[in-house]
Amino acid sequence: MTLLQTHNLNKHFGGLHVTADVNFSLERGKIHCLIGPNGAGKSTFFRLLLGEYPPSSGTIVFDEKDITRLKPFQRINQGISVKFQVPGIFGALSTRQNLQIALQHRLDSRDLDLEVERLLEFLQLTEAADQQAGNLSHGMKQWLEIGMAISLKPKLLLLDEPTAGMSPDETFRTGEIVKQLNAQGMTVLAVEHDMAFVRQVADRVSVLHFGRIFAEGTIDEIVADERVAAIYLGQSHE
Ligand SMILES: Nc1ncnc2c1ncn2[C@@H]1O[C@H](COP(=O)(O)OP(=O)(O)OP(=O)(O)O)[C@@H](O)[C@H]1O
Repeated sequence: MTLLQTHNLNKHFGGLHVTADVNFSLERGKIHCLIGPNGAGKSTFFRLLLGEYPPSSGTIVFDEKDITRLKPFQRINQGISVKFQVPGIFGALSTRQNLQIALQHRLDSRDLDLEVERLLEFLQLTEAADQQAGNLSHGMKQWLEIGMAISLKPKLLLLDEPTAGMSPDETFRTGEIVKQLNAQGMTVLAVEHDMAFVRQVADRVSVLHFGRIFAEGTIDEIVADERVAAIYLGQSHE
């Protein structure tokens, strides 16, 4: 069943056609990765989904509702959450306090304490619970940010290059976190350049090129597609 669908979605910036007739479909319960060369329009597509940009034309349907005209906070209320590349954590507060702030919108004190401890363990951050978040390693900051993004129990988690700047070990650990969230029922859409991560997690992959969906399939189908290889020529991705 489809959770998110765009119909002929377009975004122009002056004469520049950055999102071009995108008909994208995301199945409920799946992990879907969006890849494409630099400047392909991946970030713009994300911003359209989040309501940060109004589309020039076309519609976005989420969970059977037309959300095209909803504001970002209204989309969050519908069950969409996002983790951006630049962490939005509070660096002066501890890891635990960051999670408390994120969770206090949904839970009251006893449930909140239990959920904070559960999340710390899930993210393997228990030992860093009382450390200042600003002093955490790059990977730990990203995992804390994922913890904050899932605090509202979204139906759809959007991840913008979740492994950027990570070591291979951190990347693998991030993939495991994403797979565990998915096993708990969360649908995930990730923009990602790291093909090891894409191979580790993705049920389905879409390739954007010049704002259009250029190819779609499993990771094996995408890697075997000579047209996809051609648009990446000169860039090392696997
Ligand atoms: N607000 C804007 N105004 C004008 N042009 C924009 C704007 N945002 C993006 N663009 C242009 O749209 C194109 C696609 O940009 P976008 O950031 O969506 O690509 P991307 O696939 O996310 O790239 P990257 O992988 O490098 O992050 C680029 O040519 C960019 O310069």
